[in-house]
Amino acid sequence: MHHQIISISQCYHTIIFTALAVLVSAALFFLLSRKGKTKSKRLNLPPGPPGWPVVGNLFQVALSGKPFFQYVRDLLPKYGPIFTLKMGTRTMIIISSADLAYEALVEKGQVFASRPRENPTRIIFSCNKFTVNAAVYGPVWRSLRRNMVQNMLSASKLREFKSAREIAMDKLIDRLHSEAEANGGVVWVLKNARFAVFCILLAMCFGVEMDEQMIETVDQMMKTVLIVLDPRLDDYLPILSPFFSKQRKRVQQVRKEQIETLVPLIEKRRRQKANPTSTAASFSYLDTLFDLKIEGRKTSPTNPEIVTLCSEFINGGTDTTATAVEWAIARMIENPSIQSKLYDEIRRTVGDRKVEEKDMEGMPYLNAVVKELLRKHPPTYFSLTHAVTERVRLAGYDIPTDTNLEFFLPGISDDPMLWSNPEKFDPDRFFCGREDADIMGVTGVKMMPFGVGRRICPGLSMATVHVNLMIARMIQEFEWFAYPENGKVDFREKLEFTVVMKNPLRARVNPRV
Ligand code: HEM
Repeated sequence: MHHQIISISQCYHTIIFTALAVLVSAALFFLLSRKGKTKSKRLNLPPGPPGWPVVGNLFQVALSGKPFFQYVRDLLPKYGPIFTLKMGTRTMIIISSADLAYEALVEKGQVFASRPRENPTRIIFSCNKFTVNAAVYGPVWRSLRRNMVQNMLSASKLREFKSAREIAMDKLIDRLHSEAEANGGVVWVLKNARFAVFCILLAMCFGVEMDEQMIETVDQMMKTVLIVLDPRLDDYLPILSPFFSKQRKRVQQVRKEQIETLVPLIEKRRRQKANPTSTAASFSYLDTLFDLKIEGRKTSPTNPEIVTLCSEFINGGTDTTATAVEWAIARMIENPSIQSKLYDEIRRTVGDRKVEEKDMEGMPYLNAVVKELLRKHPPTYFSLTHAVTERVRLAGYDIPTDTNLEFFLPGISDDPMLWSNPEKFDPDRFFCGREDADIMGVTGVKMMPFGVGRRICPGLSMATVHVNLMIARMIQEFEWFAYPENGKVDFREKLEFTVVMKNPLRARVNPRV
């Protein structure tokens, strides 16, 4: 689900589409320019870089060779906290200041709480927007979100899944030990963190402990889905869709595979529930979906819809959380003094026993490290795309419906007007109380790694527990060093489904005794 806006800068596209761009522009310019003119006369859109006829800024973005977040970052000094990019037939408005985010998502929250039109691939995978993240603001969204929050993510429900977390944490530490032993003390960070959180979410979703083979199968399938969900050029220029029939077939094929992988799990659980004498596993997200009542609809979700909802649950929390842990370990390696301060707090709090989630509240330094982590490295650089329910004004500009609204998160959490030395990773800013931020954005916005307002990430509390727990266990069990020895950590970013480290982090670990 967490979302890459555009990644169509692959070289092979370059030549073909430059040529196509010129042709298409010329052909359509005369057809559409009149219509465009009358429309934009009425609207006072935010400023933005001048684009080409019809295709707008699409090819400038695609041919820039930069990841989308970098393209946006480079435009900020020139165009300020709200600007427009025309991406073919889609209009995108990028918002990057705390004040405007607060005004839109909190003060005018109801109007800004919707989602835009989806591209055809996303329509297929979201079962026509039948997910919490893709549903427009309305009764379906309310039903699905309420179900997910009340039955899975509320504080009391979260406690019920403690043992799934413990099992996954122990497994994580075991895997790190054996990987280190087999590789001269060196481990991959992202891969292991990802596996751990994936295990937790699978157990919560399906209510069963799966063997490694099954976990691997589901994981591979999820990755394939994320790849075909990458936006394509024809999503922005539907007129080009005849050139993408192969890709569309592939989409159908992958959707079929997704259904074929997950429906047997769903059916197995359905049978277990129908036959209470069998040893039914613990409560799961799946159980909440079988008879789910949706406002305004008579039928409960179909199997393909359940596949979609389960995938959302698992995808929403996997890469985001694992990414946070990778950046955290990178920062611990870069700053041995922060690492040892954290280790000292763990020792002081739990002595020789294993650190557990009940300890987290009494560990203010850990909490400060995690908050600073989410400020400096929000796992996604854009919140999910918003849309308004009716035309409104923001910062003196018109925001039409059917416009993609993108909130650029580092624009807020790196703002030198809001933070002292924003480029510095410094947990003490929170620990010593010099600075603070309401991460929910209720009293104001200074950072919003989970979004704010009605669409705020419903997994916020669970994600925070997962990140805290993983970091605490990993620092308690090992001391972390750079690899290669004495090397500097490379903090360059790369856009995957989240913003990960360009060179996936490898680290040398010393088990603590
Ligand atoms: C560190 C981990 C995570 C981060 C940084 C994160 C971040 C976000 C962000 C930025 C949004 C968009 C908010 C908006 O549209 O304004 C979002 C939405 C969402 N997240 Fe997360 N998330 C994380 C973990 C999770 C987890 C663990 C789950 C659930 C299992 C989850 C499920 C969702 C869902 C369902 C939405 C859509 C909400 C809606 O549209 O109403 N996320 N998340």
